[in-house]
Amino acid sequence: MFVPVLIVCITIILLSIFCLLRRKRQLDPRIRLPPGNRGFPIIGETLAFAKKKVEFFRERHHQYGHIFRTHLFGKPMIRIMGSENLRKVFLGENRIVKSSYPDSVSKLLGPNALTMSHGDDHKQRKQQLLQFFSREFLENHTCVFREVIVQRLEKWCSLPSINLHNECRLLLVELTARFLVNIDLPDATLAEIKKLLDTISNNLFVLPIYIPGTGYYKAFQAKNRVKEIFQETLREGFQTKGLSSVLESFGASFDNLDTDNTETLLDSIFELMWSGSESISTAGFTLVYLLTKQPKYLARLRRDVLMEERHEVEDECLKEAHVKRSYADAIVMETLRLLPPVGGVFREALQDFELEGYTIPKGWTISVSIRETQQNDDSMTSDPMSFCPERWFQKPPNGEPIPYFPFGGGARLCPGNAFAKLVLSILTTELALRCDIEVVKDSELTLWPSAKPVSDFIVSFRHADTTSISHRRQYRRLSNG
Ligand code: HEM
Repeated sequence: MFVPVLIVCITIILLSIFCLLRRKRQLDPRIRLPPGNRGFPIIGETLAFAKKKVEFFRERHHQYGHIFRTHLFGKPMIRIMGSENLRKVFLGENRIVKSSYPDSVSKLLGPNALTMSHGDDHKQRKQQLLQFFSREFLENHTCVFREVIVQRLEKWCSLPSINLHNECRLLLVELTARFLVNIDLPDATLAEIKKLLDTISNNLFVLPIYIPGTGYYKAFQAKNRVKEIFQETLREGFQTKGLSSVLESFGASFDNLDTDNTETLLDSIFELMWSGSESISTAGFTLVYLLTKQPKYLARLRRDVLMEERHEVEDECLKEAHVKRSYADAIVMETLRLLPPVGGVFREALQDFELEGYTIPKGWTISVSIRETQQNDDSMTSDPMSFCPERWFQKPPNGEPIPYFPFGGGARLCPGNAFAKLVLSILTTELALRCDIEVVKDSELTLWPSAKPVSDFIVSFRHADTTSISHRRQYRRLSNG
């Protein structure tokens, strides 16, 4: 009897001291916390967030401005938006902030993940990886990527209709796997990997309780199966093709493939496979989704490519702007701006620092909003919430660059960004050249945890009729002599 009472008393005393210290700190005139609400004890505003998701952030940014405080997932949190604030936080990695993810994510990715490494270890590993993600490597593989994309588009055209979200995920899982391990995976294996990655994505922000039946358990099982598939595939691949470049970049050799290093290696491949295919397949889906809503942009790109008018821009104001950007690039950028696949990232403050005059206290979680930053800005000529690739050829009215952070920034800048941009640009161009798309069954989008249709979004792909444009092009060539 005595011991439990003693434990309760000690807990109450410790909690009171903790609350007093925090209160004292909050009353410190040098500390100016951002506006916001702590919500209920312990759970904070987690219930309101679970109900409203993306809307929770939108509402509060509307109410409080660029910076507000809340309490989510058991931790005090500050949510920030605005280009200047994002730049300061991204460039302050290892100095004022460090990358920090909820327990379920960090445990799933494991200690071997690049995302979970810090300081010099992170720097060294990232440099090693970036050698593999080089421009030369990408250029050498462009034909393979195009071939995979064209084959899929042809397949989609041959079917009466497709579920766009599923098919885009399959295509981009295939491309990411090709990129990483340079091995042809059979359709059944790709479908299994896609399903496993879906399980992981659906169980990412959950309580980290490893008991059969929990989401966390399911995600871990799925991760282990993905690693198993890659282990088998790599072993077969070694025998036929030799070592893939990504494995070389991780320092793997034939000798150490079956040693303890294999685990580390497979963890790294899993991390790249998961973070890569998750974001890029979301981007691929939203890109095609947005184009189905505004077919005029696909038609404009088709004309652009077929007439070889890529850099000839009729609009007077566009002539002054950087017209070297292709229209396909503008479509990709506009997709990643309006619906960034990674809506936000997390950091932990390593010291007290200031943003817009508010104190960001040491130890607090910072939720960095990429989505709201890119969707709300008066530097844009047309409505920031509309899909308008043309904006990338226009001069922003206040001379400020359009807010654009889909790949993060600073030391944590996404290493897969060049690969992602290349693949999305090929997909956009081939789509314009080859296909007409018709929506068979429409659906709204949900943005949490990533952009996907609320119900099945079914479309029908048909071979595009490009004859009239081709005739115009031939005529133009003839008349130009
Ligand atoms: C459109 C596609 C993609 C988007 C929008 C995207 C977005 C991002 C963002 C915002 C970050 C920064 C995270 C942070 O600051 O905490 C990041 C990091 C990362 N991304 Fe991507 N990504 C994409 C594609 C890829 C691909 C294809 C790969 C690999 C094949 C990849 C691998 C990674 C890795 C390993 C990191 C962690 C980097 C580090 O901690 O230094 N991503 N990505």
